[in-house]
Amino acid sequence: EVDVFSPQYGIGNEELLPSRSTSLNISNIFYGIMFDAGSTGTRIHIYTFMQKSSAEPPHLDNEIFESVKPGLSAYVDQPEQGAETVRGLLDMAKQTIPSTHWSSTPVVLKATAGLRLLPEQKAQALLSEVQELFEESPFLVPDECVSIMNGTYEGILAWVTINFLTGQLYDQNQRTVGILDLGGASTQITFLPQAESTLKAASEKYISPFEMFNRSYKLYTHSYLGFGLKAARLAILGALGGKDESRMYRSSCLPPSLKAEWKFGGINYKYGGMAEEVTGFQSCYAEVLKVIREKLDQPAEIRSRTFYAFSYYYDRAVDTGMIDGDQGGIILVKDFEMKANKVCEALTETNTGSPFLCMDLTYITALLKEGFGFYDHTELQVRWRAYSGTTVWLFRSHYKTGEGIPPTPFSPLAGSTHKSVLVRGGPHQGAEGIRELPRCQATLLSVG
Ligand SMILES: Nc1ccn([C@@H]2O[C@H](COP(=O)(O)OP(=O)(O)O)[C@@H](O)[C@H]2O)c(=O)n1
Ligand SMILES: [Ca+2]
Repeated sequence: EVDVFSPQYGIGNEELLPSRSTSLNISNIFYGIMFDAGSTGTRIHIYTFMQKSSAEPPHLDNEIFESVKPGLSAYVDQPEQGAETVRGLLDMAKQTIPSTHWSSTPVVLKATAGLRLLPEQKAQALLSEVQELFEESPFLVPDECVSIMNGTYEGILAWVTINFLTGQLYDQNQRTVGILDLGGASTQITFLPQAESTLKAASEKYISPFEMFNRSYKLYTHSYLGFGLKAARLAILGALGGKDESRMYRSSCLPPSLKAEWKFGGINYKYGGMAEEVTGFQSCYAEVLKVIREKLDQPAEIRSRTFYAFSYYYDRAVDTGMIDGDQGGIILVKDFEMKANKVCEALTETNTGSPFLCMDLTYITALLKEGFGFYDHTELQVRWRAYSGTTVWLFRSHYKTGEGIPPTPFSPLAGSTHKSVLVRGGPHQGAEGIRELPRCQATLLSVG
């Protein structure tokens, strides 16, 4: 597997993040620590914000990123050990942030689908350990800031981020784009419906009304738990939820001679291929369809809208040379199918070193076509190395007005190519960032 987190996501990537200015009063600098506890890894983002004058909103000055694998959910029965992985990352924050600022630096951890899939008690045990660790640390731990983020919120945040990055949020003629995020354990589709019929046809659960920067939005966002790439592998193998570690799970999407083990969510799975005659794209696609068919919503409008696809869509497209890792590119749904076909048909001859590649590409193809209902010729923008480091900060009232920050609701990084944004809303502003935020005071959320 390609480790997407290194080295390009290394510490203090100066080029990506030109550090600005030096001769500033230290009181104009503040920090924030955010953990993204994903199903495949835990990541820390350490932010430095700078406010040049009280007349200006703060700017993001620097970001430090690091990650560890596996994710917290791998420590389902060893919550202390899980928290230890977080400690390692938190120590990095201590080395980076001056001790004078520790007690005013909020630390937040938001978990996604890996923890959503665990029995509630086990997920809570992991979060409690992390909460304890944070409380023992010198940093500020706002209430309810160590928690599982729900899938709806995850989808909204990704949408806000991408549309900020593509300039749509502050464009007069707003033409927002939809997003497709394929994580390890869940997948999200989010877009802003233009057709009234889309809103009418959709179940209310998937329509999220909110206000942001004095505009009202009604997003369609649907998160599918268990439909992330890694969870889908288990579903395809018929092993999802299976606890029998001695059983051998087989699939026509795997090399016939393969016999291997794979650990996910703390469980060890044995898996392997089938006879050569039944290996290949046709039979693999049929297998994959069983886990997808009639399981997903198909809003008709998506076929005429632009979507940005990232995370594993991006990773697999780069792995197979469909797009350039730096530039990204446009991929047609049928390109994924052609690539899947090619990789799966070669399963019996070559050992690609990546036994799941055929299954992954076939799953992506089926998810797009049969799951969401995209056309073969639908174009997807697969631009970013996911959008690591792209973070939306939603400040509630932590940095209160009256403490030198003016009521400017929105502060993109003027003149910077950096892909982050600080969104703040003071308590006196009726409509801060996004309504119905979890009651975590300085809500700082990465949507990666
Ligand atoms: N900062 C981040 C975080 C995750 N990712 C991508 O997210 C995918 C893994 O998803 P995940 O571990 O967050 O799983 P979920 O909990 O979102 O289902 C991989 O494709 C990573 O490359 C990223 O590109 N940048
Ligand atoms: Ca994720």
